[in-house]
Order: sequence, then structure tokens, then C-alpha cells
Amino acid sequence: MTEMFKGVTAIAFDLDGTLVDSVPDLTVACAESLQEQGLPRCSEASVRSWVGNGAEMLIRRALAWALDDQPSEMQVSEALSAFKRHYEANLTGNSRLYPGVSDTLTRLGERGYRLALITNKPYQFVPPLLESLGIDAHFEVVFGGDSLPEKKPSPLPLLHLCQQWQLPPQQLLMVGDSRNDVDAAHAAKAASVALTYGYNHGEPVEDSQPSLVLDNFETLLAYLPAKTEETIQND
Ligand SMILES: O=C(O)COP(=O)(O)O
Ligand SMILES: [Mg+2]
Repeated sequence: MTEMFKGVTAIAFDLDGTLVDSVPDLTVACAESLQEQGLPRCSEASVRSWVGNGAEMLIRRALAWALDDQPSEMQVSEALSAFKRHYEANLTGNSRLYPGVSDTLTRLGERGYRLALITNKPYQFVPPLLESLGIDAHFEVVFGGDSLPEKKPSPLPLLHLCQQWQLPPQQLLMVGDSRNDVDAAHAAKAASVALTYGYNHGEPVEDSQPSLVLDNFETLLAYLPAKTEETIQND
């Protein structure tokens, strides 16, 4: 199984649902913003199925649920700015890294892989969240959902990273929890690992046909052995 990702030299990680269980704090911010609009508060289970396509889409889905109708653009913009205000005030109170994340990132770095973070979360929240969880130093490059003109499932962030690192996409592995990550990897012609514990709109993530499905983050280590100078040059 160590041959499976033989050509891989760089790994891009998704954030929410892959490295961190952020839904408890997203739920508070989302529920507070609905309540400010005079609407019912949403549950954590609902947010778990709405998250994954960025903050604006999360708010659109929450408003559509609370109104039982499509929201106006004015409602979206008001609820979105309320959401951002609440989320910024409490980014990590109840957000936790999944088991093994910190050690596994350290080991992968030691093994010679270049590590990047590609999330659909608005960029303004990403560096403070990574710092507060103590994992910011692992990533050479960090893209948020608004860092580039398109976000996942577009392949653009992955292709942009490859261009920046002068890497053929075949050398990139995308590790995520949702079809947005897997579809982006497929479209970029990169390999993908899908983790089953995250958020995938209530559907099994294996349906999107990733290269590999794993139940635990640290199992990645079994598939990604140390890169020697020779393998890096020959890849
Ligand atoms: O903000 C979101 O929708 C989630 O972002 P991520 O799963 O791409 O990290
Ligand atoms: Mg995710």
C-alpha cells in the first residue's frame, strides 16, 4: 500500500471536517445570526450538513431552512455579516483537532512532503484558527475560499498551488472530507484521500470515488512513506 501514492510529493489538506471539528462554533455563529434576523436558531446537526461550500453558502442554506423559502439578497448580506461578526468573536471555543492530526502533520513534514491548506472557509478566519489550534507552522501555503476567483469543487486552487510549486498535479494529493475536495482533485487530475468522519452534506464521501477512503487521519502515515532524495528527484 505504500506504493499507492508513490509519485506524491505534496499534500493539500482541507480544513473543516478534515483537520478540525469546527461545527460547534460555526453553529453558534449561524444560530446567533439567524436570531438577529428574528428567525429560529438552527441545530448543530443541520449545520453539519450545510457546511462545506463556504460561509455565504452556509448562510444561504440556513436562511432557506429558517424562512422555508429562498432568502432575498439583502437578507443574505445582513445574515452573512452578522455571521462573520459572531464567528470572529468565537472561532475556536469549542473547535477541536481530530485525533492524531497534529502528530501526523509533523511526521509528514519530516518525511519530506510539502504541505498546503486549501479550505473553502473565508481566508480572514483561517490563520487565527490555525494558530489557535497550534498547527499553522505546518503549511507553506494557505488558500481560503475567497483567496482565488474559484473555490473547491473547482480545481483552480489545486492547480494554482501546483503552478506556484512548479509541480505536475499527479504529484499532489488532496486530503479532505467532502465531495468538494474529491471533485476538485479529480478535475485537477490529482489523487485524493477522503476521511469518513467529517461533513459531506449527509452523504457517504466514498460516493464521489476518491483514490482512497480512510476512517482515521493518522492512517495516512501508512500510505505516505518518507521521500528520499532519490525518489523526490525521480518523481
Ligand atoms: O467553510 C466551509 O464551507 C468549509 O470549508 P472546508 O471544508 O473546505 O475547510
Ligand atoms: Mg471539509
